[in-house]
Amino acid sequence: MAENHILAVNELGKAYVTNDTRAEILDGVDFVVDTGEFVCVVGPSGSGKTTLLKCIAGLIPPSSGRVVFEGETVTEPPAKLAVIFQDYSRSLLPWMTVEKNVELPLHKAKFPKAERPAIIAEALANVGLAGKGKLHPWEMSGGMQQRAAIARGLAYQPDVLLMDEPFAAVDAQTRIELEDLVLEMSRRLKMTVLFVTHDIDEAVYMGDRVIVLSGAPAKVARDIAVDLPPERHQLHTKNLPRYGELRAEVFELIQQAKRPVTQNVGVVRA
Ligand SMILES: Nc1ncnc2c1ncn2[C@@H]1O[C@H](COP(=O)(O)OP(=O)(O)OP(=O)(O)O)[C@@H](O)[C@H]1O
Repeated sequence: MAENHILAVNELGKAYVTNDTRAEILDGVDFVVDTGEFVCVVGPSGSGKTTLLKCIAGLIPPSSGRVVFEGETVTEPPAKLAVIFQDYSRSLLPWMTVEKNVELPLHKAKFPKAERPAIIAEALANVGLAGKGKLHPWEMSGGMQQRAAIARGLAYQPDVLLMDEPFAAVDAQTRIELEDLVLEMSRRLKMTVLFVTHDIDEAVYMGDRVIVLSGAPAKVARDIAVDLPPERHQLHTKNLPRYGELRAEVFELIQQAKRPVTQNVGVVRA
């Protein structure tokens, strides 16, 4: 039952209406996330991943179905749910130091002032930015800025962290470091994470499960349990034969999702 899960997405539908044109983006998306799980969502570009995440975060209303977070139907952004977007350069305020940026949600959530410095220091230390709190975002590299955005998301101790292609804007080396940082933190802090990415390798490498979205309008094409050893390693894990099989399975599903609907129907009939 939905109440046993920290997050339940029930038959979620979303359509955008612009100039009398109705575009169905999501249609009956249905899955649950248990406490402590790391769940990745993948799908082709434009399949509705960000739309799904915005509905889950209470930033936009669904057209049908519902999202249940900690037993309550989501109608506005829940206090115990944090979102980290791809574009750190727009999510951090450039005129504020990093520690002031991290403090913002604490201020909003009315954390006592006396407790904030310790919480901010811990959040920055968690992402490898100890002692960097006095810098402004523009004095930091892209990877450091995204670490700061993650620290801000973590500082107010959300129960669920939603991440929308958080590493899409950083270079490949930084991306690998951030993947391992987020994995390590999610284990250590026992966080529940829903991680949206278009990168198949990233999804299989990081997830306990990978949810693959079908093409428009999107549904869950497959919900795959990633039966790899829980401790992930950029080289060892990716060299496992099972990793290759999972990767191929997700790749095939995404290729299928990219085909026009008529072609997909053809595939089903064949
Ligand atoms: N506010 C909006 N109004 C109208 N259409 C929108 C709006 N937001 C998104 N769309 C459309 O909905 C579809 C899905 O967009 P969305 O950003 O959710 O997909 P995505 O899978 O996250 O894409 P990408 O992988 O490229 O980031 C796209 O066709 C997009 O143009």
